[in-house]
Order: sequence, then structure tokens, then C-alpha cells
Amino acid sequence: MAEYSTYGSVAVLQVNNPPLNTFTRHVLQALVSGLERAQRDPAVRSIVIAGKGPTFPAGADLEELLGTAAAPLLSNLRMVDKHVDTCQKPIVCAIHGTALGGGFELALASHYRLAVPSATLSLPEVHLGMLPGAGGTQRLPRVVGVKSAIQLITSGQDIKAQQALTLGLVDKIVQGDLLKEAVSFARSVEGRPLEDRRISQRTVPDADKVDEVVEATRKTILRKARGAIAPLTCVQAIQASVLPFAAGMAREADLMTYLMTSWQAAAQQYVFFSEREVRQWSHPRDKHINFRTAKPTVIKSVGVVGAGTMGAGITISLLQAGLKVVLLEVNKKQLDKAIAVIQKTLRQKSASQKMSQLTTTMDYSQLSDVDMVIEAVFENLRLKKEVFRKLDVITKPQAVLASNTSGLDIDKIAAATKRPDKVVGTHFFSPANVMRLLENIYGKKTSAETVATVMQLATTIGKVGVLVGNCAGFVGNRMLGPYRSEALFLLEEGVDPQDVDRAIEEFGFPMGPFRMTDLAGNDIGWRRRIEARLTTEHGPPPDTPALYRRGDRYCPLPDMLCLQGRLGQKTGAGCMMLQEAKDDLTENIYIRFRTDGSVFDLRRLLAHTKTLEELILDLLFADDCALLAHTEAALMSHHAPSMCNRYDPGSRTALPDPVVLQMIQDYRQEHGFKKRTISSQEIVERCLYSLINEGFHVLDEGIASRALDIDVIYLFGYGWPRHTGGPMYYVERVIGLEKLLRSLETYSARYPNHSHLQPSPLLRDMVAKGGSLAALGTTDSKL
Ligand SMILES: CC/C=C/CC(=O)SCCNC(=O)CCNC(=O)[C@H](O)C(C)(C)COP(=O)(O)OP(=O)(O)OC[C@H]1O[C@@H](n2cnc3c(N)ncnc32)[C@H](O)[C@@H]1OP(=O)(O)O
Repeated sequence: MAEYSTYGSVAVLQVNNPPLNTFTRHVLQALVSGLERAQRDPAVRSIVIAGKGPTFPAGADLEELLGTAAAPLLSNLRMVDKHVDTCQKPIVCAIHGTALGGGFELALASHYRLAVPSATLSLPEVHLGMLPGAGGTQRLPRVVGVKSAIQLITSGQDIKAQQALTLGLVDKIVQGDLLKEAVSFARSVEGRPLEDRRISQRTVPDADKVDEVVEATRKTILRKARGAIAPLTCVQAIQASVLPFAAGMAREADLMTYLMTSWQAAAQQYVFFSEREVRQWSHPRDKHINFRTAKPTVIKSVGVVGAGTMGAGITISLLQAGLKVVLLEVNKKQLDKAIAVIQKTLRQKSASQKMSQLTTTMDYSQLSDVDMVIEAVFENLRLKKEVFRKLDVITKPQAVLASNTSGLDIDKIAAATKRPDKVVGTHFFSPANVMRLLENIYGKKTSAETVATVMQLATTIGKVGVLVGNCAGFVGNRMLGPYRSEALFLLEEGVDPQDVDRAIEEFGFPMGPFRMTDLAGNDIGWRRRIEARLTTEHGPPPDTPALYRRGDRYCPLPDMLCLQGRLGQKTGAGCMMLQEAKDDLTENIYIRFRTDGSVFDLRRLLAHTKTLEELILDLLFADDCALLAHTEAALMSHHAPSMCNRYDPGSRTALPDPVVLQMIQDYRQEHGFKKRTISSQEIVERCLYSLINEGFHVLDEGIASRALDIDVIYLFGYGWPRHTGGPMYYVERVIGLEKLLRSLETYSARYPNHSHLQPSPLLRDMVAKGGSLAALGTTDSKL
């Protein structure tokens, strides 16, 4: 637990609790015993504390912290730190690996800190809904000042050794043998006065500015916290660091108790474990196929087909993980653009050497030797099948073929090949090199080995891989459907898009549904609806009521907006006038390609296409096509209209657009909707409960095998607020399943034609029988 040895006058205490040397009560007790022994021994004149194996202690043991032992664990840690702080013999911490949370706090309580260049220090408690409750909020500001302490503690960010040295958090960076250096350093400081080495005895350097600093940062922290209570509570504790040390510690302890007993801390700790537990996948159809039994194929080289935004992002992720990549794109200009983006991103990350691992090509035969291909072409089933047909012929027989589809049928794609067992979905999220989620989709014939391979790939490239079944939209996008529909129905009834966005953002999402659509592109859904023949212009049967499709309520507002050229932020500055183009095609209508800025006459393009509809499908949705405008002058002068908002040139701030508001008003009038006032609570409940209700369907059908898989998908792919634990956790632990059921019953009685508000049979069953999502596999055992 804590190994004791002596090197002459130096006692060395090495924490030994593999793999991360986390603090359990026993480890802490062993440390106290070791410290007492060293203090008692007259031959010992200094002490070194270090971690055995790969790291300095990475903080409190979370398994123990989440159980009944939390309070004794914390008080033991405070006791150790007090022993260390007040010790009459100098204590040197020798830091390597990750000194996190309680580990870093122990280092701050010590008199000297040495670190190897690769060491990382941080106080990440805020991510667990807590604060550094063993003196971290009191000692850190005494070294770096209140301002920096607020920044470091409320972000929980990593501090690399060199930065720690600059900040005064470590005294020396050690290049050679850390333990040897620490022992000799300890020897060199023996007998020196210790008073000025005790951080607890120092004053906060910017104490006179504390109120000013807190005031200046409060607004930013509140905005970033999006409803999480931990960040502001951390600030309150840091504020107390200007008090005498004992008073500050007492305040820290009170605030820590408040946070540790909050539902948000429990939710965030659930997130921590769920993020790791998704790796322990099992195949819903056959539990014997799982992460233990299935062996992944070793992937060293990957082909990426399609160099659009997604393809480039995927390529960057693969290169950063050290894999060889062959990027194929049939459009030379697009390929050049992608290469520039990849180069720029890698350069920013100081990883330019990774470019040597990249081959770019327009020739499919270059993919003959790769271990795996990820297809990232345009979201069109016909096109994807075509690509897979080619890949099946060109690639080696054992190569895995993955599609980065966001919702198309994996089985249909697999059927285009003679190796459906090697075909799988790998749904990346945009920007693919940033977003952590990788939704992996198995088809009917996908082999266990292929599943294991893509789950392993997720880990290799630093993503959180979640295994799900095959259905339209898979888990994430399928659940988003009802959420979006309900948001649109709310517009019909009287709220403005900004009201919906505000309510959802106040709940904690970074973006409401309309701003999100603006960012992602309104055309993505439009294209899907056109292909499904749902839009008015593209073919519902003549007798279909205007606001219904296939028996379900349908809101055509987004289609109407698309027809006005409101495709989202990507349309840039300009306005697409398709409707007018259809009626009266003049010579002045152009399409501009963003890739190279070239402008084409729409009439000439249409001459090569049978219908305008075909043009929309084949061309206008292409990634590189930016906008249409009546004239270049109009193009220059126009604000960038997005789906529901207006964006001033160069800005991403969504502003209400009077044109859209008028359009919605006309629409309400035309269809006989009577505008009413709708509360934020109703907005949040209708949007989120319909999404969660779909989650129950997804579980019921075995598309997701555990509630935690859904939570992780939403947390890492859709910006669901982390402090609430994810949609399924939130509804079970915070709202309550019974309340969800009652609310859905109330809303579905009011809106019998909104099918997604009808409570799912699984939810009804659970409420009736007192079942829980935990029984379906959440991480309850760890809570
Ligand atoms: C006493 C009161 C309060 C004190 C304050 C604290 O100290 S709070 C805790 C502060 N520490 C942390 O938050 C550290 C959390 N851990 C990490 O950030 C990472 O695990 C790591 C240390 C950076 C290592 O990352 P890596 O990617 O190498 O490994 P994993 O994350 O996959 O972890 C490996 C397994 O270890 C489990 N684990 C990690 N940290 C803890 C922990 N603090 N307590 C218990 N278990 C921990 C993790 O769950 C993994 O387990 P598996 O079973 O393998 O999934």
C-alpha cells in the first residue's frame, strides 16, 4: 500500500496500489503510519513521497468515494495532508505520470515538488461534480493567485510539468532517475527552515483583488457551467482562500459536503464510469459474443473514401493515433482542400510529422493493401452501395469495410459486397477529429471479429466507442427525430425558434435544436425527407393532408425554409432562390462552389439535368456547393440567412430573423393554429421526454443494449449536459420514471396525433412492475 524504505537519512514512502495508485482508506492509513515512523526515527532527516509503477497517485479511489466510505476517505486524506504540511522534516514529492485530485493535493501539502518532464498535474474534481476538498482550493491560490486558481480548478485542465514549473507549482524538473534525484534533493534541503515552504502559511498574492476577480469571472463560469453547480461552488471555496488557512479549510469542507451529497456529483461520477463501461460491450443477439471473447483484427492502415468535412476529420483522427492513411477522393479540388485542412490542423497540434503517414489519391487501386476502409462519401444509399461494390473488388479479402453513415441501412450497404461479415457502421460526429463519440453499428451479418475491430479502433484513436444495432438513424439520430419534431410543433403553436433554443440551452445543451440545425445544415434532413418522399414538392400522394405523412403529424416548415435557401450557416453570405428558379429561371441565377469560388450559371447546369429536383439531389446538396443568388451584388449585400436565424457576416451569433418569424406567423394562420404562450418547462418536457421515450423504444428493440450506452451517446455526441448524467440516467434518477410516464400520458392525450409522445411499452412495464434501467445494465454496481 505504501512501501517504506530508507536511503541513509532519507525515508522514501512509495504508494503501491496498482494500476493508478489511487487513495483508498488503507493506502492513506499506510501513508500516515509511514509518516509517523519517519518522524519518530531520529536517523531520518527528510522524506520523499512517490508513486510505485506508472504514476504518482491519480487521486481518491472513486469506487470507495462513491460508497459509504466517502467521508472517512476524505478525512483520512485531510489528515495525511496535515501530517505532511506540519511535518518538522522536509517532505519532497517526486511526481511522474498523473498527479491528480487528492494526489496533487498531497503534493501541494508537501514542502518541495519535483517532476519528470512528462508528468501531468490537475485538480479534475469539477468533472466529478466536486471540488478539491483536501485543501486544493486553499493551497493552489496561495501559489498561483485566485485568478489562475479559478481558471485551473473550474476547468479541471491538465498542467504539464513545464507549465507547473512556470507557475511555481513544482520546484524542479528532473530529467534522469526521478527517485534517485528526489533522494539527493531531499538530502540537500535537510535542516533548512521549513516555514516559508509550507504553502498553507503563505498569503494569496492577489488577495486584495479577490472580489474583483470573482465578479469578472462569474458570468463566464455561469455560462460555461450551463446549470452545473460544481464550478461556482469551487469559486466560492477559492474565494475563502484569502481567509486564515483554518477558516478557509472549514469553508472548503462545508462546500465539499454540499457537493458530495448532490445528485449532480452522483450523475457525473456515473458518467465517468459509463464512459469506461461502454468498452465492455456484448452483442445483444448473443451475449457470448463480447469484448472478452471476440478478438479484433490488428489495424495498421486505413483507407478513407471521400475527402469532405467528415473524411478530412476522420483522416486527422487516424493520423493522430499513428495509423497509416490512404485518403481517396475523386474530385481533385476537394482532395487538395482536404489536404490543406489536414495539414493545418496537424500543424496546430504540432504533429506535422504525422503527414508522412498520409497518402492521398484519386485512384481506388491504392486501397488494395489497407487493413480497413472507412467510407465517408455523401449520405446517399445508391452512392454508398456503389462505393462498397468497388471496395469489395479492390481491397484485400480480410479488410474491414466501414461506412460513416449517420443513419442508412448497414445491411443494404453490406449486401452490395460479398463480405457482409466484414461490413460495419462507424458513425463519426462532426468535427470528426474533435468529437469523442464513435457510434459503431453491427448489421445482421457483421462478425464478432469485425465488431471487436471497430470497438478497438475507437480506443486506439481516443474515441468513446458505443456498439449499437442497425435501424434508421441508429440510436443518436433516431432519438433526435422526435425531439426535432416536437420543437417544430411548438413553433406551430406559438413559440419562436429562439424561445425553444433558449429553453433547451437553459437546460444545459450548448445549442438548442434550431441553432444546432443551422450549424449542421438544414439540408441534411431535407435530403433525407426528399429521398423518403416526404416533402410536398417531391411526392407525397395527392390525398395526403398537408400536415400529415403516412398517418403521422408532419411539420413542413423546415422544407419551406430550405426552399428559400435557408440551409444553415454553411450557405454563407447569400440567398438561394430555388423557388423562383423553378418558376422563372433567369440568366442571373448562379451557383457558387465554395471549394474554388467558381460560379456557374444555373440555367446551363439545368440543361444537363432532367429536373430541378434531380439537380437538388445530385448537385445542390454536395458538400462543396455554397449558394445561389440572383446577382453577385445581391450575393454580397445579403445577410446570411440560416434556417431560423439570421447571422451577421462573420458572426455566429444567432439573431431572430423577421422574415422567418413572419413566415411562421403566416403558416400558423394558413393552417388554423392559434398562437398561445408556452412555458419553458413545457418546451423542455415535450422535446426531451419525446427523445427519452424513443430511448425506451431503442432499448426495448435491443438497438441499444444498456441505458448507459444511450447516455454515453448523448453525452459525447450530442452535447447532453454532463452534470445530469445523460438522458436515461436523468429521467430515472432525477425526474423519476413514474413522472415521465404521467407527463407523456398528459401530453399524448392533448396531442393524440404526435405518435412519439405515446409512452413506450417498456416504460409502462417498468413503472407497473417497479423495474429500473439499472436492471438493463447501468453502472449501479458502482454507484
Ligand atoms: C478523498 C476525497 C476526494 C478527493 C479528490 C479526488 O481525488 S477525486 C479523484 C480525482 N482523480 C480523478 O478524477 C482521476 C480519474 N481518472 C482519470 O482521469 C484517468 O483514469 C487517468 C488517471 C488519467 C488514467 O487514464 P487512462 O486512460 O490511462 O485509464 P482509464 O481512464 O481507462 O482508467 C483505467 C481504469 O482505472 C479506473 N480508474 C481511473 N481512475 C480511477 C479512480 N480515481 N478511482 C477508481 N478507479 C479509477 C477506470 O475506471 C478504469 O477502470 P476499468 O475497469 O479498466 O474501466
